[in-house]
Amino acid sequence: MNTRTTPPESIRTEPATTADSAVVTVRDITHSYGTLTVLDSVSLTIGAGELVAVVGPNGSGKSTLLRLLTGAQRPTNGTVVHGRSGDESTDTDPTVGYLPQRLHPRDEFGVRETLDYYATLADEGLDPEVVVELVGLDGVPDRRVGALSGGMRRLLGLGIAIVGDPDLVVLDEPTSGLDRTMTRRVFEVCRDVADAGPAVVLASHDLSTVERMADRVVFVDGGCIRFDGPPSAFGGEDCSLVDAYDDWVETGENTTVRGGTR
Ligand SMILES: Nc1ncnc2c1ncn2[C@@H]1O[C@H](COP(=O)(O)OP(=O)(O)OP(=O)(O)O)[C@@H](O)[C@H]1O
Repeated sequence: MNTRTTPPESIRTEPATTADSAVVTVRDITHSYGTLTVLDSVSLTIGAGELVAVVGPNGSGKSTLLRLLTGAQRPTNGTVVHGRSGDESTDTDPTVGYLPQRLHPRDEFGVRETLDYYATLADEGLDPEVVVELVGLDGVPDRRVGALSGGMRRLLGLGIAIVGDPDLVVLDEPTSGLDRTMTRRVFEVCRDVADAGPAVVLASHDLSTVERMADRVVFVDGGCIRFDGPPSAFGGEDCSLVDAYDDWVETGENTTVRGGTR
């Protein structure tokens, strides 16, 4: 966790997510690795149909937060509840699609074959043929995974995360290693997925694309959520997300926005 000499400033706009639309609710979680506290009293609710970008410096805890959202990793303290009411008693088996930063599908399988395999793991999933096209790998459906470029592997990872038609899609830096066209493509796919109902949460360092495509930005720094709201509110009217972010990370405070709830 970063150490700061000034108290952390945080800004939250009114959450659009209601308990009824909640897909996942994070309540006051703290997470430590040994003596290192990475997240400290973090709360968050994510609703159906939202495209949420988690941003923050390297090592700020984005991947940790994402793993906690999937339910695969348990927080040291606090709760993560899946389901529409955010009620622990209704925390049924969530359907979550997850793309970790490093994914290792079998090299000897083909692209389409890999998606076929992951589709069989879900009760009801999307047609792998459609997913191949959706992620832009329809030109290479039979290419062996071992022969894919780094960018193509990320697209396949995106396909694996969505082929089970989950309620919550969690993607850890899905655009790293992709060129601008493919980056846009990935965000467009995420937009389409979210518009169809599921919540999509992704970590990204591509702030300009986040600004254009995301409904909501969650800025994690110093163990806390420092900002949670629409991208347009991050820098205010006259400042881009990129500039406001750089300023905030450098100075430890948001000097461009003076609204919201602190
Ligand atoms: N399994 C682990 N055991 C010990 N420390 C860990 C573990 N996973 C993460 N950390 C530490 O927790 C901190 C946050 O890591 P995390 O990967 O969540 O950050 P991040 O914001 O996703 O970083 P990046 O942008 O570089 O991917 C780092 O200091 C990291 O070294």
